[in-house]
Amino acid sequence: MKNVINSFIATVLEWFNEKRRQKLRIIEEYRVLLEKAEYISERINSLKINPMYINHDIKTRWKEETVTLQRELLEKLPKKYKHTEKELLYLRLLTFNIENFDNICESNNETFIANELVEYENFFNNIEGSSLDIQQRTCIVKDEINSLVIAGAGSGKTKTIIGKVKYVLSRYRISADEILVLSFTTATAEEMKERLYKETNEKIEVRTFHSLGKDIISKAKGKAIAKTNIELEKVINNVIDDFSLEPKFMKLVNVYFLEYFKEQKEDSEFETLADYYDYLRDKNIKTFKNESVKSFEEMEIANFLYRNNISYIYEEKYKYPTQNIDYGPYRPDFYLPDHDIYIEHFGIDRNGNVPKFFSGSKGETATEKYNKGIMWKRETHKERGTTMIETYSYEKKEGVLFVNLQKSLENLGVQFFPMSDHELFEKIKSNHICNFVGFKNLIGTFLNYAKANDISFDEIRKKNEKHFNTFHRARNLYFIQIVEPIFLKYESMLKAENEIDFNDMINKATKKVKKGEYRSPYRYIIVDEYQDISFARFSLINSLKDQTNAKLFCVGDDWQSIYRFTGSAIQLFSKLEKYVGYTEKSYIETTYRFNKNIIRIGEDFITKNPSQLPKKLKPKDPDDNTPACTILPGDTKEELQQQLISALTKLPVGAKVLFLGRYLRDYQSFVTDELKFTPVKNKSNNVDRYTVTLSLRSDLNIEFMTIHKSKGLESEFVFVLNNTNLKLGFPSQIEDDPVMQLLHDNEENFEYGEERRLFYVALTRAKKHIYLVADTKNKSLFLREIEARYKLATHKNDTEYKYCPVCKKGIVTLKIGQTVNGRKRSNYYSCSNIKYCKYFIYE
Ligand SMILES: Nc1ncnc2c1ncn2[C@@H]1O[C@H](COP(=O)(O)OP(=O)(O)OP(=O)(O)O)[C@@H](O)[C@H]1O
Repeated sequence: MKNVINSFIATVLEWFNEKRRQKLRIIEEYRVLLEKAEYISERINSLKINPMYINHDIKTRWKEETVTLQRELLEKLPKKYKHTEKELLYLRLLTFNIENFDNICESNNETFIANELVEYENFFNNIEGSSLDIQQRTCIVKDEINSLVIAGAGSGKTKTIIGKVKYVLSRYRISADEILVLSFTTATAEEMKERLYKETNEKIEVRTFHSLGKDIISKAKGKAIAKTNIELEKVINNVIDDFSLEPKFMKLVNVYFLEYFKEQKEDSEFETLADYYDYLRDKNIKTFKNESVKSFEEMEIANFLYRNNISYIYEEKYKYPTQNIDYGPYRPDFYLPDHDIYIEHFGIDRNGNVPKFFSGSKGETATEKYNKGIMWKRETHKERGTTMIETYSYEKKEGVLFVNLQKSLENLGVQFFPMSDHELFEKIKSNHICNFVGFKNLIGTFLNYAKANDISFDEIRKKNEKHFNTFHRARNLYFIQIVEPIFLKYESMLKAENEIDFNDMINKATKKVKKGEYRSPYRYIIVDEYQDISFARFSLINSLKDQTNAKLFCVGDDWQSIYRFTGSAIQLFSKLEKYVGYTEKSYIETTYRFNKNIIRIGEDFITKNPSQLPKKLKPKDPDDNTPACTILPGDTKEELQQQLISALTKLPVGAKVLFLGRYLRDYQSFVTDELKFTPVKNKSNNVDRYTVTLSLRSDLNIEFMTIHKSKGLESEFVFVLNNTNLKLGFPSQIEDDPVMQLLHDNEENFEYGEERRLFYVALTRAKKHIYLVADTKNKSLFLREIEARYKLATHKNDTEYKYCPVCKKGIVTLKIGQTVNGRKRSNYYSCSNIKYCKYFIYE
């Protein structure tokens, strides 16, 4: 019994002891949390004395730690716990810090920046012999994980990068081989490397993306890799020749050219008949026999007859006269002379309706008018005993146009002798109307772009399946089926030779980094000309960045992004944080190149496109008010040459001059006995610029190149030679083939956006003055815009260039009133579109 009692007492005591131990443990754990609260609060407090840059990662981590701690403190608060005064203070501080976290970090960073600017004042006073401005300094000292410096033209991007490298080397004791600087061309990389060495005495790793990629692959493989000499263009030619006897390939090419060669819009995409005619004129629809026809459907009918060896005459005059005061001679669409048959193609749907943009007249709707025409044609043929076969637009839409036409013709005894696929294929290749060379170029551009952006054929096909337009979906599919085997062949050739091309250098390197086959040494990755970044290049940077949590510092000017056609994706600039997380944006906006008048012209011009990021460029010297721009007008080639020469002769002694072309051929019409252009070959033995000599002024230092080539350069005087409204004018009116939309991630929806940026690059190469050479007979859209905005005198009476307020298409021109019976009539303005538009107003 006694034992039982003892054992009971022991158990109870043990229970009480355990309870006490538990309570002590809870108190102990809580005190640990309180100590943590003290540490965390002190960490924040200490920033007041010793501020550091709290980057986004630190900020997020600290905030999470603090919030979690507060939650744990609440959960683990022991019953009846009596806090000391000190503990209560830290608890209050914890709450305060959570509530004010963002503000605390922000003001800490502001203090940090201000301190750094003071401490490193002398340092920044001498970067390459001159002093950095406040915006340049500020963006350098922000030690964020991801930084984007949005820069203006001539704002010293290179100098800022040099300042950044020098600063991190000195401030954070980073060693030179932990910094990577990326530049877009070998020339700019070499220049940057030299300037960095001069400034820091360190051999900084400055590379182009390709050379970096090649190096990564070589290091990962443990041996040097070879860049291929196999040229994609040659492979395309060879493969097409090899496949020339493959029935499947020939058929694909034939159908592509016969039915999908030119992109066609749906009727519903046109507002007015004028838009439709503009479009047809622009597309310049021609048949295999080089006849200009009035619609795509007519073209297809003509080509159908042609490939079936049925001879036809397009719009031959009807053999009986039908002309009267209201109507001219009747010309049916097609006449088959061997069979005395006419074919009329009617643009109506199953209900007899015409497209909505057709216009009616004299109280009739367009459909009524059109159907009346059909009735007249039917009656005319009936009365004269001639045979007319009718075809309709709806048959084309229903896919039965040619089946029906063939049936109708065969019923009338017409025999078909179709060309073989091979014969047709050979005709397509040799017929200049088909522009087979252009087609092969398109294949090259497409494959190169796809590879440069690491886009697989699976992705391309998937994107095409989602295309809303049936015609384009089918057209794209034919194109994909033609180019994929060419691509596979090219890739297998590279594999067989164990070689890589330029695109592989980047794509394969990214894979090596991602797989961990290459270890990155870099803690800072600095990218120059970041506005030209493509997805493939970006993936390479990002994979390197992920390996070592490297800091990214990108400098660029979205107003100067001009490489979209090779795959640069501006969203990687404008929406960088979507891809890398929080990004600290800074601006450098003082331009050291030109004055406020050039700033104004450039800014007004570029910001017309609302998707360009806003920034406010400032001149170094606010009082410099020298005029920015002169237009050199001429009606003829000779006048333009004289204008150019006369402007050159007025330039100061030894002036540095840049002639810029939209295309390399733009200089050709300016070659005279006095003005000579001498080609200069680059390292790859191609001519990409010309030195220019003016016999009267041999002191002038003149060069000609394309604007693309002039990127990053500057000159005292800039002459833009091509300001003409032509297909190969400026803006260039050559449109991308719609198949390229399968590769572009997002379409730019501002017309001529890329051309506008190119023009901006041209304007901003000038340090002192811009000259725009203007063919007054055919002025470009950009020229007219600048001329109108700044009221720049162009030529004779041509200064007040104004679109017609009525039709919005023609130009209002001043007409001199005639003198009739000795009395002069008043001058008046009328619209140049006088055939359609009746706008008229007295002067
Ligand atoms: N803080 C500065 N003080 C004085 N001159 C400067 C400063 N920063 C840059 N510069 C000078 O301004 C000129 C333009 O700089 P730079 O060519 O690097 O501009 P950029 O930003 O690359 O221009 P762009 O993008 O138009 O090619 C250079 O001559 C450069 O030395």
